[in-house]
Formats: sequence, structure tokens, C-alpha cells
Amino acid sequence: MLTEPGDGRGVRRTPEGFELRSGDGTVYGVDLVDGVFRPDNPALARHCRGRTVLALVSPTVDRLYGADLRGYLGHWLPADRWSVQVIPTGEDNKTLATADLVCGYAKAAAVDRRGLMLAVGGGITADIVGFAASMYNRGIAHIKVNTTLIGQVDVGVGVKTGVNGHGSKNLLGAYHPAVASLNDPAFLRTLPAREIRCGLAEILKVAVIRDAELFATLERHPRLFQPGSARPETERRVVEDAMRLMMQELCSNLREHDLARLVDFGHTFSPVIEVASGYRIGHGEAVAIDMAVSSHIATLAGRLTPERRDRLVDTVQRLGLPVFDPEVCTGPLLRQALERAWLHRGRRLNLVVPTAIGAAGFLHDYDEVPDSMVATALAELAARSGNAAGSLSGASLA
Ligand SMILES: NC(=O)c1ccc[n+]([C@@H]2O[C@H](COP(=O)([O-])OP(=O)(O)OC[C@H]3O[C@@H](n4cnc5c(N)ncnc54)[C@H](O)[C@@H]3O)[C@@H](O)[C@H]2O)c1
Ligand SMILES: O=C(CO)[C@@H](O)[C@H](O)[C@H](O)[C@H](O)COP(=O)(O)O
Ligand SMILES: [Zn+2]
Repeated sequence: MLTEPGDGRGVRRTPEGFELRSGDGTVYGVDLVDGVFRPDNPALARHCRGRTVLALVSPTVDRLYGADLRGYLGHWLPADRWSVQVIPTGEDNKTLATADLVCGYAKAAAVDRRGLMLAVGGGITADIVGFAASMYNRGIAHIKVNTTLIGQVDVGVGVKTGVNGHGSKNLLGAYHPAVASLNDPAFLRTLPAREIRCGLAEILKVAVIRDAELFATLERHPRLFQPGSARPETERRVVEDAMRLMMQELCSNLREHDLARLVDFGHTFSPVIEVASGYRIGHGEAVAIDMAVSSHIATLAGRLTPERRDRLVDTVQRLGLPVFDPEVCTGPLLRQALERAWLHRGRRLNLVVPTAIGAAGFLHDYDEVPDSMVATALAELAARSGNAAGSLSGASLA
């Protein structure tokens, strides 16, 4: 058992990956599976046999992997017990309407209460399909085959599903554990560099709050997973460490009875940043900016030394991620984000602040983060990224 031995609760290593057993009886596995769509590989099929399966893919994933997926399902299931539908991706399509569209496809495919929805894609596909599965027939099983780095290290290890709504990120959703989460490293080979960087942001998040060694690996190898990186062993270990650390963080608080969560690091300002940018700024990029702002606030609040703050923010930039964006990094918008977070967390701010590389704490109270502190943090980051008032240069994410 990787976490405190007790009544079997915790996260343990399995031959395929990891298994989480939470105190509320939730049990699920997160597996690394080489060749997941190889017809002789039973890893996915073992969960599908005897069931009616509706697979959902994004257009890009269908183009790249749709033939393999259809060949695999055709090999293991009768023709009338499986189907594949393409659904849109992108935050603008991560909506209740798209989740309802999936439910309509399930009805048309005669998916019954013992049926199964199969999300093959990144986090947006998984969030939409998982939420649809939580609603369809009052809840049916679903499987995540995660094809992005964010999907494999973050979306695939938790129980959150959901869609955007009423101008807010992830406003509508459900805790709905998948019956399986399968992660084939080969999918990452076709992932665009920007999507890789977004996944590295979520890995950096969990490294900062939990694991100085994982942080040092990213600091030493900022081009991991990028073309030419040629470090497959390091990459596999980084994915496994990130999976394990996130599962250990989630295990005892899977359905967030405690709203002070270290995995919220990078997720206080980021939801508002994503929405205010019209989703020009991706999830991982917004998390990166949030981590930089939160680190500067940590130092201003006396919780993090300037040297450790600079080491952290330097690494965000070395990974090719933004630390500032002139359009959305404004005092009023970040104040709006703090107010949203305060409501999202039961009228407590619970801003996660790094206290060292590999450790973090909280600024629990809203009043601990005055406008002056936010303004100073933004001015420091604007100067660092060449966006100080009057300068023409500066990082642009477009
Ligand atoms: N549920 C959770 O716990 C959780 C955790 C973290 C993030 N999220 C959510 O995840 C979303 C971001 O996830 P994402 O970045 O994976 O989004 P995504 O699903 O939109 O995938 C990103 C893009 O990459 C493409 N793609 C997917 N796999 C590919 C591959 N192997 N090769 C080439 N292209 C590929 C997709 O078609 C898409 O265009 C956000 O909405 C965020 O809120 C959820
Ligand atoms: O982005 C997500 C979940 O959507 C994760 O990376 C992140 O660590 C945490 O789950 C955050 O708590 C974000 O949660 P939420 O705002 O999506 O509910
Ligand atoms: Zn996230």
C-alpha cells in the first residue's frame, strides 16, 4: 500500500498501474496499457464483454485512432452491440447540450442500464461523456481511454465529470467514477506541443504541492514528451508519479467533503482566466498563470522565500508555459476569481500557496489576499514577462 496501511483504504501499486480504495467504498484502477487497441489486448475488452458499448471520440482522435478503435470493438463485440459517435471538443462545446447529445446517441444505440459509455480522448471528451454517463438512466458505467497528457495524469485519475455552464467552468457535473481508466503512452506521440505543455502544467501542480524530486525532474528536462525528447523511461516514470500523487491526494477526499484541497493549486484564478479569455487560454496555460500568481502572493504573504518563488516561476517558463497575460491578468478580474473561489469552496478562500518546492499550505481567509497584494503580484509578473506598463513586447498566447 502506497499510503497509510489501514482497512485497505488508500492507493496501491498494481501490475498494470494503481488502484484507489476510498473510505466511502469507491474502488477503481488507473492502468498504463501499451497497445490498448491491439486486437489481442483484452485490457479494454474485459470491461465491455456482454455489454452494449457506445464509444465517443473527438474529430481529431477519430481521424488518428478511429480505425483502430472500430477494429478493436468489432473484434471483441457483436456488430449490434457497439457503435462509435464523434462529438465536438473545445471548451465552447463542453456543455449540457453536448452531454445531452451523448445521451441521445446512447438511446438510439439501445444502450441499456448495463450498457457502457466509452470516452476516447482528452479531458473535455472525458468530462462530457462521464457527465452524460452519470445522468443517462440515472447513471451507467463509463470507461476513460485518455489520449492527452492532462487526460492521463489528471482527468483519468479522479472521479470528477462535468461541463461548463452559465458562464462558469465546470459549473454542472457529478462525481462519477469510471469503471476503468486506460492510458496508452503511444497516444502522446501525436499530441501537439501546446497540449503537451498543458499536461506538464498539471504535473508541475502536483509536484509543487507534493514532490520536490518530480519538480526537479521537470526542471531538469523541460522538453519531456516533446518530439526529440528521447527519454521514454523518464516520461513513463513522470506519468506514473503524477498519477500516484494525484490519487493519493484525492483518495481521502474524493467527493470533496473537505473544501481545502491542495490539488486546487493553480485552480483559483484559472477558471475565470479561461472564461474571460474566451478560452483562448487553455486549461493548462491558465493553471500555469495561476501557479505563478499564487507563488508571488505566497511570498508577499510571507509563506514562500523569494528564491523558491523564482525557482518555481522560472520552471513554469522553462516548460514553455505563460506566467502572465495582459488581457486577463488584471486586478478586477482576479478579484472576481477570488470571489468565485470563495463561493466554490463553501465561503472559504482556501487559496493554495506553495511553502517550499514540494510543499504547500493555504491562505484560508478571503481577507488574507487584499487588492494591494494582488496588484503587487501582477506588477512583478508583468515585469518578469516583459509586460510592464508601457512595454510593447511580452508573452502572447495567441
Ligand atoms: N475531470 C477532471 O478531474 C479534470 C482534471 C483536469 C482537467 N479537466 C478538464 O480537462 C479539459 C482539458 O483537457 P484536454 O486538454 O485533454 O482537452 P481536450 O479533450 O480538448 O483535448 C485537447 C485537444 O487534443 C486533441 N487530442 C486528444 N488526444 C490527442 C492525441 N493523442 N493526439 C493528437 N491530438 C489529440 C483533442 O481532439 C483536442 O483537440 C479542461 O476542460 C479541464 O477542465 C478535468
Ligand atoms: O482541473 C481539475 C479538475 O477539473 C483538476 O486539475 C484540479 O486539480 C482540481 O480538481 C481542481 O479542484 C479544479 O476543480 P473544479 O473547479 O473543476 O471543481
Ligand atoms: Zn486542472
